[in-house]
Amino acid sequence: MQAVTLGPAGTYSHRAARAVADDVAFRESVSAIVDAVNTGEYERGVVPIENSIEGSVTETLDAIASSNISVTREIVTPIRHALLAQSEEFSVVASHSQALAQCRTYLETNYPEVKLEAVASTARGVERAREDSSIAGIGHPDNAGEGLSVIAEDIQDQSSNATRFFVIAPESARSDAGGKSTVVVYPNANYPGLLLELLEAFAERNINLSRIESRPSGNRLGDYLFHVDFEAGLYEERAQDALDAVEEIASRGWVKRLGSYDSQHVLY
Ligand SMILES: O=C(O)C(=O)Cc1ccccc1
Repeated sequence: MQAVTLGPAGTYSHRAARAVADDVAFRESVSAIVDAVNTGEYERGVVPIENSIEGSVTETLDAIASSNISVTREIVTPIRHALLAQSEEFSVVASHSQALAQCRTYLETNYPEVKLEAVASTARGVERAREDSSIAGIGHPDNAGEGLSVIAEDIQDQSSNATRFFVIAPESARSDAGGKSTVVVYPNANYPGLLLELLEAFAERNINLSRIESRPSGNRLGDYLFHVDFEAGLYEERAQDALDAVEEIASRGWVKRLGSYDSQHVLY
């Protein structure tokens, strides 16, 4: 199976994608990956969804909420960042915004003078460092070589750093099977207790929520949609009942059932 993920080759997303596909293609933004799966150009996509230090990848949440894709698996991988450069003499660090944020304290402490530059991915930053000796990249240490050395390893601000990826697929691949599910809820309403009602729909049926994230709807200030992950499969009656209740609460808006899936931990 072919999958599309964040490129160029050597990103953390690429490493996660190898767990689902032998053949991996690349795009340089999450929205472009979601588009390429939404249109059926690729059967699978792999996108970063949240990180244990930096939190949500909001570009991914927003792209998913405005598409019709399904989620077929989650992959969790540890992230260990290395600083990669031609030599210690660099004045710019170029990397993915999440990687720069995950190493913020390290960079401020050790390189207070360097300029940080956000680029499309960690591998794009590494490529810039390979072309230009005044630039360092942050990425997986396997990206060293061909003129690039590992200047420092394990530079993330917390030693425990993990990222969760979603494997996405066209709508036709949506599954009700699996131990976890994800839905996006847009209530298009605002009254006291709305969120409490949403949470009660799950609590009353003994369904554990593993995450709830609000994102602006984009329609008006103070109007939100909610990304909800819960520990039950959509094949289960309690999950169907909970979502019936949620549909009622969101009767002025919409509910997207992205699907049920299992979790896989990938070490590398
Ligand atoms: O840029 C990458 O390598 C990505 O796959 C995004 C990312 C960045 C930092 C940590 C995890 C994923």
